[in-house]
Amino acid sequence: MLTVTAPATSANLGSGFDVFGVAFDRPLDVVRVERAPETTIEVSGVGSQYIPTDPAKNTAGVVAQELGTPARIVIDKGVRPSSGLGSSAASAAAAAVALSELYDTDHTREDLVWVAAEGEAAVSGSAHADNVAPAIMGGFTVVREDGVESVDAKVPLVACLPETVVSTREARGVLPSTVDLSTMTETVGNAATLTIGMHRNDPELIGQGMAESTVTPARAALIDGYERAVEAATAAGATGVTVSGAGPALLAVTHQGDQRAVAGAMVDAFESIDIDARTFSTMIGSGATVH
Ligand SMILES: Nc1ncnc2c1ncn2[C@@H]1O[C@H](COP(=O)(O)OP(=O)(O)OP(=O)(O)O)[C@@H](O)[C@H]1O
Ligand SMILES: N[C@@H](CCO)C(=O)O
Repeated sequence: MLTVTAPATSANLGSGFDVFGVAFDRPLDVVRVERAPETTIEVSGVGSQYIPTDPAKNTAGVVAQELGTPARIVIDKGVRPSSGLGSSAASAAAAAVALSELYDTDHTREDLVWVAAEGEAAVSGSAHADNVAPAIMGGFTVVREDGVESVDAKVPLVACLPETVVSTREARGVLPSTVDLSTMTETVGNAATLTIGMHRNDPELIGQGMAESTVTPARAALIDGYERAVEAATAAGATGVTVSGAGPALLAVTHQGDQRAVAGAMVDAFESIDIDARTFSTMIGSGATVH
């Protein structure tokens, strides 16, 4: 079978709601495909009991339908679902690259971003591409309605995943529908600062540019221990901390050498209120890889 891996990703980075994303080095989903008369899905791995095998409800199955490439699809989940680490996107991204390769379609990686986004739409109710873009293209990505830009940034990150579940659908439901002009100005300034930081591989600018005051507080309220974990990570040297995607994971940016201290501080903060948490220390990584 043809094997493709796609990484966990973190969307939004605070100021880039539905626009910014970064690829991690790990964890990864492993997707194997072979041609078949009709699409079937098998799922194992982390949280697989919560993942539908009906192709119409699984992001990888929706991708097969969109591409017109029926296949036996075998998914080994490394990215926990409903985590804020792009679990549904990792499967969609790996499936898109695998099926395009299997059927030798002439899609570019950018084309496949929009195909994989249809998989996301099927499970979250909106076709945002900010997780599938880095999962396919790697690096730091910027998604607009008519294109995707990517920068091969190298910056240390720590993701902290508390043992709670927040679905993207639920986390989109708590968002305000409008922002005022001064908030918009502040957000644009922060997003631009973050983008310059990615070009310079500068954790200070990226951390400052992650600040955001509309989406982040609304989602933070769904995550017990959020403020405590942010304070602890900042005291341990994080240059910025925000909600990863729709949560409940948190994303911290650090200087080289500070990841271990920041990871430990966040785990301790959650454990102090009896919530288990695990961390992933990673650099911004590559996109989907054919093996
Ligand atoms: N292949 C798949 N992998 C993971 N989840 C899937 C898959 N196909 C369908 N789903 C469904 O998608 C939902 C998880 O997606 P959701 O967007 O809530 O989480 P996430 O992808 O981890 O988070 P985020 O997008 O915030 O980073 C679950 O209801 C799950 O059953
Ligand atoms: N941009 C999306 C990412 C989660 O899938 C959101 O924040 O809802």
